[in-house]
Amino acid sequence: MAAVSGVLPQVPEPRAAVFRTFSKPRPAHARRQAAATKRKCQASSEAPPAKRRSKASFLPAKKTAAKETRRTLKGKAQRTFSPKKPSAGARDGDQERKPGAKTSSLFKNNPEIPELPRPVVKQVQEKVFTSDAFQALDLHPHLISTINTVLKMSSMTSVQKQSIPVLLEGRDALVRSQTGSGKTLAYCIPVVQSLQAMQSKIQRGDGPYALILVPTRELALQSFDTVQKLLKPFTWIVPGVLMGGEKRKSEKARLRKGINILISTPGRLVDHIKSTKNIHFRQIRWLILDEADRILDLGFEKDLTVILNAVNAECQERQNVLLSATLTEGVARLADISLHDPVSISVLDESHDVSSPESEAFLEASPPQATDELDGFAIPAGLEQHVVVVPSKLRLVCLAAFILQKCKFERDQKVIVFFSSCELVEFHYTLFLQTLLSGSGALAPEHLPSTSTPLKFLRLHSALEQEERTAVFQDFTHSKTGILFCTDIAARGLDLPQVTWIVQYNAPSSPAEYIHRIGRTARIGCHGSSLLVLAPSEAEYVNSLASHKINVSEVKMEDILSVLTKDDCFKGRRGGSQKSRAAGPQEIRERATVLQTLFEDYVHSSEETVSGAKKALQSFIRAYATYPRELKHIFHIRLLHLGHMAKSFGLRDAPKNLCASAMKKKKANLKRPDLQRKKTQSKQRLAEILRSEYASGMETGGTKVRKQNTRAGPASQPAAPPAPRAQPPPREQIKHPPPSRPQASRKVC
Ligand SMILES: Nc1ncnc2c1ncn2[C@@H]1O[C@H](COP(=O)(O)OP(=O)(O)OP(=O)(O)O)[C@@H](O)[C@H]1O
Repeated sequence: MAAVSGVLPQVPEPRAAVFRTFSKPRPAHARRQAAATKRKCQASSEAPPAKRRSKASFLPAKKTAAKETRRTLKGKAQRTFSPKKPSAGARDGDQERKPGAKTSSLFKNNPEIPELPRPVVKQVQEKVFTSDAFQALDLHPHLISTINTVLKMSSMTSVQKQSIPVLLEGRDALVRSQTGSGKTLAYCIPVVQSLQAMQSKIQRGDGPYALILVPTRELALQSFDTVQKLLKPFTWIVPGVLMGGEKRKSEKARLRKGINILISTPGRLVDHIKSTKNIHFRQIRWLILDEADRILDLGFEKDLTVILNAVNAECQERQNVLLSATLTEGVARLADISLHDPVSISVLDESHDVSSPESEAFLEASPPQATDELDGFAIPAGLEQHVVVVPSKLRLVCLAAFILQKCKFERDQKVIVFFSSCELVEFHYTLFLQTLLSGSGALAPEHLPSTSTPLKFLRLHSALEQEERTAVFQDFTHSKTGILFCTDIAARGLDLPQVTWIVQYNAPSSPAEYIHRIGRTARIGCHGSSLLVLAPSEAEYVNSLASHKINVSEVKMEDILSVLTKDDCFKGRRGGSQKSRAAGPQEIRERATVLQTLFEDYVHSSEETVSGAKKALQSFIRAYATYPRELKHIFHIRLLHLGHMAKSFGLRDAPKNLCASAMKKKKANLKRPDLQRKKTQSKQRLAEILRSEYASGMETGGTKVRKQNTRAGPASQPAAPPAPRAQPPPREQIKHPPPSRPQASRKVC
């Protein structure tokens, strides 16, 4: 199980003080800038002569492009890292140039956009709803009426139909079903039903009976909200959430009063275990790990070890439930060693039994028994996935054009854009706010896009104050429209209603993360779309996705950029508009250049903004260096063209020494065996804890383990864990089902 944490290298989200990096330009400055931009709008076109205007001219001439591709993609790619020889007035220290500087060509010297592979992919899909009502379950009538009237739900989803009876029987379970299929209620309903039915009525002061661990604070709040609603008729059971951000003192006070269903992020719970005297786990009946694979991925192993130690020390008999939309090898192994005679619930299994021919048409032929990541993950049926290949220089304008198209020229669009770090979120958020948003003060209103629908930008990442995080989460949840820039903290579990588009501006580092990110749309049978932005050198990623049964269809960058012709704010020097003449590739190029100029002018408007852009670029490079080994042939920093990347941060030149410092840092880490050792040790500790959870006190079983499992270490050292990636000991050696639990045969595991 510990191996999972190695699969997804973490992009650190340092709490850099990036938020103050961009200050609003003063009005006088803004006026000067506006005037400069006006000049540029009239004079910055890099249009080739009219004769050369053709569709093909939209992209660079093939010869140049091929040369460039060779230079950046082949062996000598390393050279692309060295910053460009500074031209006069364009040295590193000279980055802050006056607005009005000419924007270098966006459309020349780009690598050729390769033909995208078109692998034949048969996606895995699940049936979301069943026709069975909650009344069919043996639940307290008040619980059923709460589900019907408060939650306004009548029929069960497939995962609920399969999981609730199993959990009510008292079994451990590993639950996998697609994103947005109702897993939260699949565990919350049995927890509430079982606790309200306890013979000796639960007292608040008893402390936690159920412990629900989730990876992020927003998810903790969301799950708490669901539990709270379900508990309406059972007022004597008290739910509570611990999630950091709140004052520890007030959390302590709430713990002291008593919380019966405790929802927490691992880190905060560990905090309390270590520092709060009043926390105990004597009554624990349920341990739920929602987004179980993520809890391990995020480097929570250490925290989980502390939590399991604390819980095991006070209580051995409980139900354990692991849930995730992505059953990775790691989670399956965790299930193997931590669950007690578990039932493996996969909605896909049931889908195979569905007799309706139309639903069968969607189904994957092979059963989902294998548990490694090469298996396909289910994708919601209403989700359309797209990919666009964009040369690095054009990334920024392409993202802006996409956002304008969706949120300005279409109605009721809610878009989430994923980035790989806090700095990237903060940089793009501030940049777009200052340049695209009316009244931001960055430009005089006459030079801003005439918004037909007001743009609303929000951002969410781990370096924000909790108050702001919660406010943003609530705001986006209740908004009908808006653009949320975020890191992967929003990728898991969040149920944000009516999200129409997911944009992955930086490709995710694993297919599982891809699935969770796109899973923020098309939830519970709804429709939604996603767009993955790739560089030409990353086109191969489409095949990588296909090997996990993920199918993406291509959209052309030109089609995205063409929206700029709808907005006269981006008119080029000849001032054409869609009214006066048809928008051709040339006009699109001109307008894209005007937009890029707007960005560059803002970035170069002060030292502070230049430095913010450089930091963001550096953060991008750092994140890029952390793709896992199996994706390194696609995402390798050697394949990046620094000068072109700089452009996508509004920088006119490649800053010096950026890559060198990023590489140095990486090398330094590689040279530190103590870091590697620490990582291995924490993985081993977790394996040990999970095993001892069931091995301790089981004389016969325990002896059997020691005899049969030589890998587990000599009999005199029962606690010694195998190496993290080693196979877990055979289940019967570590399992000791309590007599009260039914011994029905396992479904799949
Ligand atoms: N039986 C049901 N009928 C109608 N809506 C439901 C039902 N069960 C859950 N939902 C709704 O479906 C949405 C998704 O549920 P939930 O967040 O539990 O999905 P999930 O499977 O946990 O997703 P993820 O894998 O992304 O965490 C929520 O808005 C929830 O209220």
